[in-house]
Amino acid sequence: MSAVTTLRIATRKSPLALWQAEHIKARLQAMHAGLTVELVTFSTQGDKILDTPLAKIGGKGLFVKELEVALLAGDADIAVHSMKDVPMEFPEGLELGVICARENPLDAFVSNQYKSIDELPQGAVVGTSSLRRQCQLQQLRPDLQIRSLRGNVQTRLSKLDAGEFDAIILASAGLLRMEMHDRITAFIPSEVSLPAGGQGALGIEWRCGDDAVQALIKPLSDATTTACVLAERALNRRLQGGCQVPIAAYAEQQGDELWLRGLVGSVDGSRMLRTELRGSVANAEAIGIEGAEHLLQQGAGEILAAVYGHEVR
Ligand SMILES: NCc1[nH]cc(CCC(=O)O)c1CC(=O)O
Repeated sequence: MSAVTTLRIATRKSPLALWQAEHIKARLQAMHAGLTVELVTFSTQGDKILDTPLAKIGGKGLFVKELEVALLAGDADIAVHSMKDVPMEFPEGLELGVICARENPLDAFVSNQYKSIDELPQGAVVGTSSLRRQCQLQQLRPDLQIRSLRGNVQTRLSKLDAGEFDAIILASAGLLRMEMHDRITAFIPSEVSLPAGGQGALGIEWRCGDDAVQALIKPLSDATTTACVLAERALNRRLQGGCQVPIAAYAEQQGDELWLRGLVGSVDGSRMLRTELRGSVANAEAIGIEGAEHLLQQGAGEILAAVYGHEVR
């Protein structure tokens, strides 16, 4: 194991992705005197295809594939990801090394005119391309018109400011990280919009067996966030879903217990299946799988088959 003097981080070029990579770079350099950290930037499919809802282009890992190719080729040493966008399966030779402490996991209501979802007038136009956000919003307010909203956070905000929408929904974490606290009109409680698995958490991917790199990164791991996100991802994995399908999964640690809530909804909000369970933090993944089984017993397979175009067994 040779000492690493320069570490290269593969990252997307969006301002949020760059902020996240810079954040990890700063933390690593503060921890390891003499370490140089460089960013290597890439455009991914998810950044290039902007005119189609993500559920339609489907493909797992739209935002990570090019980064993984670079890791495997040795053109970079680690990739920093929003855990929400990280697929369940990793290519041979790569693994998710650590999950870092979570930022605020809630969705944010952003509007220049209205203070909350409740204040939106009948038939107001709300921008989001997330089926998870759409189904929860439509269940609460069937009158709202949901319109597709893609692009990076800045692009989405400028579409709101241009008057294309009465309000938009974004992840609070992205706005908080980029110091746009003032754009958050209201945090949407988890009872109203249950977050996506992994929302608000950063994860770091690396080459299996690269011990020198792992030794540098391991101290960034956060035990509570790791347990919560493992439970959320286990639920998603059992349902074969990620952040591009109408599935939510959110876990909180309370003492030695994990409290996991999950839901699967039809896109129009007419059906909403929910589960809620508690268990030992040590059994995080088992809790997630059990939550998924509860949802399947209630008929989640049927709802998801309509979205995926194939059956979920
Ligand atoms: N799907 C894009 C994406 N991936 C991660 C975040 C936000 C940051 C996070 O969840 O860590 C966003 C933007 C959004 O949903 O508004």
